[in-house]
Amino acid sequence: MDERVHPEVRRIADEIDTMEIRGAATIADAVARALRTQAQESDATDPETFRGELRAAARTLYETRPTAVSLPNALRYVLRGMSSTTVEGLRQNVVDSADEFCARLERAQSDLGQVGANRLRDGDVIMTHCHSTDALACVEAAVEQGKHIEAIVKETRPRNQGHITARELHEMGVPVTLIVDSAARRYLNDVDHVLVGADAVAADGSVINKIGTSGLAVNARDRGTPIMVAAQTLKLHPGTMTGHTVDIEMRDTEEIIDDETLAELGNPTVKNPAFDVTPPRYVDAIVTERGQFPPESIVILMRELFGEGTTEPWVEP
Ligand SMILES: O=P(O)(O)OC[C@H]1O[C@H](OP(=O)(O)O)[C@H](O)[C@@H]1O
Repeated sequence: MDERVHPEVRRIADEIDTMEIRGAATIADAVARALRTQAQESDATDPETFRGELRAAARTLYETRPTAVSLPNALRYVLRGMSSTTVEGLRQNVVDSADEFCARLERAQSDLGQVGANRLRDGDVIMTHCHSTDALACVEAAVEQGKHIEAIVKETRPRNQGHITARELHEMGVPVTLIVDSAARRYLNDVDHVLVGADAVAADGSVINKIGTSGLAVNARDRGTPIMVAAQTLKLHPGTMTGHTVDIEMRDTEEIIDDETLAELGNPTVKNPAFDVTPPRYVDAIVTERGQFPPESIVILMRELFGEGTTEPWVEP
């Protein structure tokens, strides 16, 4: 444990690790605020010590969950603003960047919601997987435009994030039908759009999202149901432009089965990948705050936003 990391930052890292804080955009918001706290509470007396503390805090946050690229993108955004030569100046740099980041995040989600809502027609039925604030922003904007939307919500084993989606849609006044994951194909005939979020989008237009998304997309394509991915540009993975792949998080088997039941079954191997990769040919549109894109052209937006590459501000120079 790095003693330089503020206890509040450690608490946030723990909560991301255990998924009390979850969802790609919410994680990004939490890590930006954590860096702000680290900066505000620092008693470093020289700029190098201050920079070292912020790097250590960023590394602690970075090491929690590997797939949602919004996390490193948030850390980069906040830390790249550290240009001052004094501790007070650096502190202000971090506070300003974190505030700017959180405000942009909120704005991006509501702009994205307007774009996504334009794809939804009055009377449409959507099918959702997991819980995505970006995806729900599209539904909320459509409802605000006066459209009647209904939803078929997959429960999303093993953590049942579909329950959160069901509750939030209900609060928006959207009638919800909750189904087990394996019933999705059965109900695709009743659906006008599959609407999901993303944890990362790769340069080739592949969408990395909650495990089960790729099977849903293949089934939807088979039925001719359009698949819409709501992903603000914070979900674009810059490393994939230079050949890196996205690391798929493997979570604890206890999320699926307890030790006693496992023993009764003869201790089979259990695998619990949190995410899968949906190839671009199964995705109709990626909806961002900069408009909607066919997955194959998302790389053009990535080049514009990230240029030639990115830095890793949590690594010691
Ligand atoms: O950023 P927003 O759209 O809220 O969420 C994006 C994605 O984050 C979630 O992952 P987890 O539940 O944290 O593993 C889901 O996969 C969801 O689609």
